[in-house]
Amino acid sequence: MEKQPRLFSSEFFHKNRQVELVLSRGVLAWRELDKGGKRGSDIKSAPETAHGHSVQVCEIVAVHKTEGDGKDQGSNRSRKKANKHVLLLPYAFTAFFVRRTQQHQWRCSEITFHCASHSLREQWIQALSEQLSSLTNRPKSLLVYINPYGGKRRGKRIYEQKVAPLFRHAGISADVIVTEYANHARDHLKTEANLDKYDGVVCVGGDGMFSEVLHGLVARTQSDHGVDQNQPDAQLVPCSLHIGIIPAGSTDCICFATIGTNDPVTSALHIIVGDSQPMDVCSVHHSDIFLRYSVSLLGYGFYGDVLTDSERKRWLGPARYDLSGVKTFLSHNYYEGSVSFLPAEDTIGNPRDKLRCRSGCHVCQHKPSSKDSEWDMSEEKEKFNEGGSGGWSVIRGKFIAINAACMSCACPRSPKGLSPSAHLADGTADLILVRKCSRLGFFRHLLRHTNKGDQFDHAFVEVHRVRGFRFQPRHQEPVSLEDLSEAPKKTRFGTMCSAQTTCGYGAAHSSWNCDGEILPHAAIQVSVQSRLIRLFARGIEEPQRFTFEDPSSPWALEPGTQQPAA
Ligand SMILES: Nc1ncnc2c1ncn2[C@@H]1O[C@H](COP(=O)(O)OP(=O)(O)OP(=O)(O)O)[C@@H](O)[C@H]1O
Ligand SMILES: CCCCCCCCCCCCC/C=C/[C@@H](O)[C@H](CO)NC(=O)CCCCC
Ligand SMILES: [Ca+2]
Repeated sequence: MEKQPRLFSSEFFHKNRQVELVLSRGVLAWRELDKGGKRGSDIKSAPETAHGHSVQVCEIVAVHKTEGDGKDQGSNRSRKKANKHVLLLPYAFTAFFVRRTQQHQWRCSEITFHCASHSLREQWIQALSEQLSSLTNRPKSLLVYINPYGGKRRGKRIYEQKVAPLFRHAGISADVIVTEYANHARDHLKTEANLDKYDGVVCVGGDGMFSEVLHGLVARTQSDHGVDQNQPDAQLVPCSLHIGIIPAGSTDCICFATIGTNDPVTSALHIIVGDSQPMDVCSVHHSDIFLRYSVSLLGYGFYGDVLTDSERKRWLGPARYDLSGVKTFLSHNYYEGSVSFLPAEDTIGNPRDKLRCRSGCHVCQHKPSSKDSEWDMSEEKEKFNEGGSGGWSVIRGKFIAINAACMSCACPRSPKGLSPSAHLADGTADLILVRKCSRLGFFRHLLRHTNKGDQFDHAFVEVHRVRGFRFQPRHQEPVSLEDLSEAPKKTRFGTMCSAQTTCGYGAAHSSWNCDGEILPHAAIQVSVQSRLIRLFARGIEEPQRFTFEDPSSPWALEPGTQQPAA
């Protein structure tokens, strides 16, 4: 049977003012009392409740004993007053807790409470510590990989200065590995790491570093369970360890789309409180060979070409994407091929419904009917893997971009993302087809990724919510006689498409950008693996609203409250 949380109420001092402190129903709350012991004005630092301030115990980072002179600061006069209090109130404890600031950023705030009684202080520390240790989702031991070369090469400094002190504060132990070469983290996780020791794996770097940890952890989990990743229809086993991302990369799209910001302190706090966000992962195969996993962008054409070009400019750091973006935009290539996809039926969302995936998302929590939920073992999936067409739609054409997004792909470049209504954990991906169009049209489409416009509201763009898809580039397809008249022509400048009037030159084939890595094959088969991994995140939070008559207010519980003996 679950233990009822004890109700505590005591009087303490905070910054020379008398406060009433209450612990009940997983909430620590305090309010100022005036000189006669009545309720007075508020103290700033934690969210206001009806008549004071409160913090949920699950958002308390740590509770420590403090010297009587505590952290109180202020003018000379108030310091003198404080010193007087130290003599009278020599016992104090400090609670460190999560405070929300602007744009989804979290900070670690602290508040110190003083009292005259040693045993009262001990009882409070014990009560709070007990509640904190009952939070079993919190990690105690982490394996941390730092990419010293990601983004602006600040990964090591970010970890040492901003993250490690918070982990120490929260009593989390961390084994740190600074990577020495690309794929170091992936290979260590795959074969060497003793994962039984850890509650989670943390990567310090960008999307590429996250991808290493994802591949290492998923591969390890499958090999531990005897699952062959090369089988496109294999039922993959979800990873048991959570992954944390401390952003220190160039795009940080996975961190941004799961937390709402790419701020290292915010990410560290989400790890400390043990948040959990399941995430869909796309598995990508070519024939029966496993290529890679993707959680953010799978992009052929435009984003593949941006990446190919940007890899030659790595020395430029994050600016490489801007330069390659402009260059790729100007070359305005398009590619021919056929896309087959299995529409996700029986989902409660669609890519244009403007329902954003947010913390506690009801679209992600929706249980699909047996038809959809059994897709993983279904005949359709078998047909898909055998190249069949039951329930499948096929679109042939000339495309500037073919993009699949398992999640919104929101990032600082595009705060609403590539597919603003895509969901982190609904078992689907949004497939975006941008057909051949004018330069101006494509420019407008791109621009709408950065403003309030709807990037799908163009005649040349279509978007489908899918459970899987295949792509076959035209130059690898069997060509019919009619098609021959439209086949790309070779010129001394490269391959030239016959219909150039609006588009200029079209190369024969592009590459796939798979979460920032170039895939070696153009013909691929993609299947969405629902909720394969979990991150230390909670999805993007909506701004909090406080109601004055909140029934969960700790101040509404006064009758049952215990007074710990002083
Ligand atoms: N020690 C290392 N030396 C060289 N490369 C490394 C090392 N450690 C990791 N890598 C590789 O560096 C690549 C880029 O890393 P990371 O993702 O951290 O930064 P980024 O590319 O700047 O950011 P983003 O992926 O967000 O665009 C990754 O693909 C990773 O495999
Ligand atoms: C006229 C203004 C036009 C501005 C257009 C902005 C459109 C931005 C959409 C951003 C989509 C990012 C998707 C995320 C992809 C990551 O997995 C990958 C690895 O970090 N990043 C890139 O490939 C880097 C891709 C960079 C693309 C520019
Ligand atoms: Ca999804």
